[in-house]
Parts: sequence; C-alpha cells; structure tokens
Amino acid sequence: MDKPVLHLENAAIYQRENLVLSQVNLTINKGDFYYLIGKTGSGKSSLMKTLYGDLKLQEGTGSIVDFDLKNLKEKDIPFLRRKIGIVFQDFKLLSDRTVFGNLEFVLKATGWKNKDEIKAKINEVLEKVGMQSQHYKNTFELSGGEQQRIAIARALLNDPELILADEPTGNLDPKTSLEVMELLNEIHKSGKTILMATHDYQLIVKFKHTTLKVEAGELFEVVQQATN
Ligand SMILES: Nc1ncnc2c1ncn2[C@@H]1O[C@H](COP(=O)(O)OP(=O)(O)OP(=O)(O)O)[C@@H](O)[C@H]1O
Repeated sequence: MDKPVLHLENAAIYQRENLVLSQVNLTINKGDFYYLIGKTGSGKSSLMKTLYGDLKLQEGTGSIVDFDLKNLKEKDIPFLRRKIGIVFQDFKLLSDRTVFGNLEFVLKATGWKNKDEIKAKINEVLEKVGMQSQHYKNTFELSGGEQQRIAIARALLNDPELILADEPTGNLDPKTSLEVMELLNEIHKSGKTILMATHDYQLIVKFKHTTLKVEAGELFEVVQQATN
C-alpha cells in the first residue's frame, strides 16, 4: 500500500499557547473521503490550518503529502500548498479579476509560463466544475455556488494529492450546497483524496463517508449507526 497522504500521531493542535486538540491520531490514505464535524469553536479550522502550515505543529508528529509538519519551514509552505488544494467557506477569490484571471494568477505564481499550457489547464479545471462558459466573468458577477465552483477549480489546478475543504458549503443555501457536494463527490470518485470540515448534517446523511468528530479537545471517528 502507498504511504498515507496524511498521518498524525499524538499530535497537539494549538492556537498560540492555547491547546485546542490533544492526542490527535489520524491516517488518511489515497482515495479516502473524510468528514470532520464538531461544534463551533471545537477546533476543526485549527486542525485544517495546522495541516496547511498556517499553524505550527508543536507536539507529536505529522506528515502530509510527504512534508514533515513538525519540521516544516516557512520556505516549505508554498511548496506544500502546491500539493494540496484548499477550499474555504468564503471562497477567497480575487475580486479585481475575472474567473480566468484568478486561475491564471495561481498558475503563474506556481511557475507556469507557457500561455497555451496555462489556457489548456484552466479550460480543463473549469470543465471539471462545469464553468467553462463563464471564464470571462468577473468573480463578483457570480452567485455563491458559482464562486465556490471556481474556488474548487482553483484547488484542482496543481493536481493536488489532497483537498482540504473547510466548510465549503457554509455560505451556500441548501440546494446549492447539495450541488457543490455532488461536485466534490465526483472529484472524489475521479480518485482525489478529500478531508472536509462541515456543519451540514443534510450532506453527511445524503453522502455517506467516514466521519471524524472533534469534541472536548479530542478527535475520534464516529461509528455509523445501523439503520433499520
Ligand atoms: N486566531 C486565533 N487566535 C487565538 N485563538 C483562536 C484563533 N482562532 C481560533 N481560536 C480559538 O481556537 C479554538 C478552536 O477554534 P476553531 O476556529 O478551530 O474552531 P472550529 O471548530 O473551526 O469552529 P467553527 O465551526 O466556528 O469554524 C476556539 O476556542 C477559538 O476561540
């Protein structure tokens, strides 16, 4: 079996000096889809932030897409983020440029130079999220669901080994949430590995995946109840 995409052992998650989660043990393998649930303030975002290098891993060990989180240097972070795709609740698109411009910006920042290759890659990811026809629009002209599709397209640009989605449907209405979740499921079925923090029980019930819960400073797997 391949090396896990993500492996944490006895990890502690801190916000500055405050311990948020302790004794976190987690292994995610290629092709897995995990939900991460828990009440507001329980530590979902803090865990995600530790995984993409926004917070330091101070205790325990952790590896993600072959990066050692414990010894992660500031200069390693852009390289780590090229191997993971991150999707946020508030999309975080650049409002001063078009859909194409947003995606081009990321590719250029990660070393892509050839115009034709850039165009082909952008078309490829826009097609995956069903947004090819909207490439010329400014991002402020898009609905929330469309903006999240573009954010997902952006996360796919560098063929990430892992997608971290932090409440990707948190700003969307229930119908649009379902559509975005269907898209994430398709992406998963195409072979991608996904860890998704969510509050949305509608999605957890409809799309069954292994669920992790953070509660009282700990992370554990939720055992699915058998339904009669
Ligand atoms: N920038 C910060 N500085 C200090 N403490 C923080 C910071 N961000 C979050 N915290 C604290 O860390 C704890 C965990 O917060 P976190 O944002 O990880 O929770 P969450 O489960 O993602 O919540 P939500 O569902 O509301 O997004 C909370 O007690 C919170 O107050």
